[in-house]
Amino acid sequence: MAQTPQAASVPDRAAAAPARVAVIGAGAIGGYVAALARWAGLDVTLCVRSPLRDLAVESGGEVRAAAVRIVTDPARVTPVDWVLLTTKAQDTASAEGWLRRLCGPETVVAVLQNGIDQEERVVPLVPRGTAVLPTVVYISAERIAPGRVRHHVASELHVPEGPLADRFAALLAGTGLRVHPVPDFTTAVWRKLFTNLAANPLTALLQQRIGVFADPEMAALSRDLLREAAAVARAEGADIGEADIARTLELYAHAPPDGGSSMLYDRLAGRPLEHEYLTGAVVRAAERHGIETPLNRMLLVLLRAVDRDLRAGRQE
Ligand SMILES: NC(=O)C1=CN([C@@H]2O[C@H](COP(=O)(O)OP(=O)(O)OC[C@H]3O[C@@H](n4cnc5c(N)ncnc54)[C@H](OP(=O)(O)O)[C@@H]3O)[C@@H](O)[C@H]2O)C=CC1
Ligand SMILES: CC(C)(CO)C(=O)C(=O)O
Repeated sequence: MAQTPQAASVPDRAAAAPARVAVIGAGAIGGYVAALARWAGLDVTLCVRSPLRDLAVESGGEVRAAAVRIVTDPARVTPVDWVLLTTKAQDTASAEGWLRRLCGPETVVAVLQNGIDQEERVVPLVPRGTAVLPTVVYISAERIAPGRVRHHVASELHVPEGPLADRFAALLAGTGLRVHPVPDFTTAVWRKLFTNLAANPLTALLQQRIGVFADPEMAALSRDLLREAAAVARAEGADIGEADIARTLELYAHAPPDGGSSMLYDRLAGRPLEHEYLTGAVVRAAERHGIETPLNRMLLVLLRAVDRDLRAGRQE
């Protein structure tokens, strides 16, 4: 059947339509990623728990607003092409209402969270068959006020290689976020966890910024914590060794000293901590393999005590 010029133009318009992206969580990572995606011309909806007026990101001393659509009620959203889940790991289940409304047959859910088991956490919360892409986040960013994010350094996402990784890279091309497909995702996820295992607990417990790792004794303590965890990582199938420990210590030494960690920011703001998904994940895996992790176990006990206090404070 011959197409009218009008009908023929419909597919062209559809092809030109920007991808629809929903970002769940308007914190440091969600706010930063949503802003970059919007500035690159994507159709971005920010799905928030706490009401928000607007979004702006500070980077290199400059502040720029991002005109994203902000929604507080899952009933007001419909399926999108991509969902970027950026809540803390402990809040994943609370995002189920958003996930159920945002996922259609073509939707891909990228889980931008620290820790391990990103995919396993989300699969039970989305319609059966929904594609889920676990995503390792190399970004250092801080929520400095509601809807205000300070970007400290780095803009990289590591994902398991394959067709979903290629689609994700194509989606984010032009945003400034670099997507790296990796062949061995187990190693990638543990390598990233390594960057968190000393920095997050120690900055949060001490309430000090990354500059604290310039102290040789703090660096030595970090090395011991990471050596314990390396044995666990290897037992879990990750190809982790002394070179990864050295790389992590280098990262701490060269990070902007006024940067922090997502766990430090939570402690300073009186929010619950993500410790069960970082140090807790190592301690639980160690138990499964019969490996002793006394230093990580001690940190976990201390973090649990701080977290209890923070949760009690929020209920007062
Ligand atoms: N910050 C960083 O530099 C880095 C963080 N990461 C990881 O990225 C993930 C996100 O961290 P980060 O951005 O720092 O965390 P934030 O605490 O800054 O942001 C999390 C956001 O999720 C929101 N949220 C929680 N539950 C829901 C829900 N049910 N519906 C909608 N929104 C919800 C929170 O809302 P509310 O405003 O109400 O608290 C908050 O805005 C974590 O796993 C973290 O470890 C990884 C690399 C670096
Ligand atoms: C510390 C950092 C930026 C990675 O090194 C991080 O992942 C976090 O803040 O949770």
